[in-house]
Amino acid sequence: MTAVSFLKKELQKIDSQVSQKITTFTFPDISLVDLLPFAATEEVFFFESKEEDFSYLALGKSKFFLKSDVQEFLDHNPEDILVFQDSFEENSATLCYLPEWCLVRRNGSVTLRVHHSLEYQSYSPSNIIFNLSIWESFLGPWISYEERPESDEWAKMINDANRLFSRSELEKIVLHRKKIFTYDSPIEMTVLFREVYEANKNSSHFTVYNQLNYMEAFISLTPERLFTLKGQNLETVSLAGSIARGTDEESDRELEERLTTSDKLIREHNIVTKAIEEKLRPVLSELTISPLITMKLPYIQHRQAVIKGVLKDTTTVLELIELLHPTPAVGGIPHDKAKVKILEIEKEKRGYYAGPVGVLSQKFSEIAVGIRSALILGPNLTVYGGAGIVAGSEAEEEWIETGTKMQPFIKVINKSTL
Ligand SMILES: C=C(O[C@@H]1C=C(C(=O)O)C=C[C@H]1O)C(=O)O
Repeated sequence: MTAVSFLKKELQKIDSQVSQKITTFTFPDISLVDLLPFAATEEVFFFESKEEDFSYLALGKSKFFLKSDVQEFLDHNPEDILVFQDSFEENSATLCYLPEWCLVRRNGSVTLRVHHSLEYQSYSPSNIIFNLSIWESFLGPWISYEERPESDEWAKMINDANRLFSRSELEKIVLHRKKIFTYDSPIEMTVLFREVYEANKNSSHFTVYNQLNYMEAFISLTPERLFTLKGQNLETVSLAGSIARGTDEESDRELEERLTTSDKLIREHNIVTKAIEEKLRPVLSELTISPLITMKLPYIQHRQAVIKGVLKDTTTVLELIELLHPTPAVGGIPHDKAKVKILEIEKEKRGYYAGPVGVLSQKFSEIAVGIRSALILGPNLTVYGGAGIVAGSEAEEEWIETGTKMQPFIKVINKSTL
């Protein structure tokens, strides 16, 4: 039996019981991502953490939160999990809400929690989860494609950055570029997402699908976490410095050797570790930093260190997001100057690319960094790739690296039909 038909049968049994304000049901194990194409609400948020064996599917919105009201809600509602997403530019598109229908998969069992709101009041669980008017899913080949910036403009951007380094205005800046694909009709968003998900099962530590409305969705298959907070135990990573994977074991090991010994890559990574350590030291006790770990993804390898500690209880989870984001893994150093220069050089706001995204609750919060990401807007699909630039970075090398970082999406797009 598929997850969908199983859940449908179970939900039909309990439909009549859904009358209280909050209702909780537990089911045996099912894959939440299999339910996505059947979601009948306009807003859909999916978050999966391989670090924690945790997946979360939120349908509809029950209540919106201002940042200032989040902590009080979490303090008083230990069972609820809020959706959180912010743009790279803080506070310009903060999204924080309690979903109406919330499925959580943890340790092999799935729990559904329902908070009724006016919008979906008359829906029964089997109606909200199963949109039965599903048609044959199809995405044709794209009809046009644009590089933004083109490679010569990218070279100028890297030049601009190098000028800032030589004047000692900046030590590091992360710059990104985009590929924009246009289709002849609006993209079937959950179909595209599931293809990308299936094709990249081993490529991400966190997977995000945020359908903001019927025309717009953000997808991220990110290896980078801003933090995981379990009780007061905090874990984060310093992730920076990248190199390709080899075509065989020997070449892969040679590349890893370069990743661990290159002065430029060591510098790029150390800047991030030091900045995170400086930010966290005042709010953590028992801070530890692991030795260097190579993070090997199927398409790229990175330098990584794991940073742990115990958060003092004077800091709230939202203060932690504000404190850490953006780390110089996606921003730069000095922090404030880099933020200004990023917008000056990139010319457009980043929006959700490289912004914090995840879930918040009293006992467990996990926020990822929205890189290795794409945005669907009607018939347009924008894929993002960024790279840390330091003195000595070369435009062509960084062009190739940013292209490699888009691979998880490009390999699916180039299959032409879904
Ligand atoms: C900015 C991105 O990735 C970040 C930059 C890296 C680098 O410069 O080596 C490595 C990992 C990420 O922290 C991206 O993928 O868009």
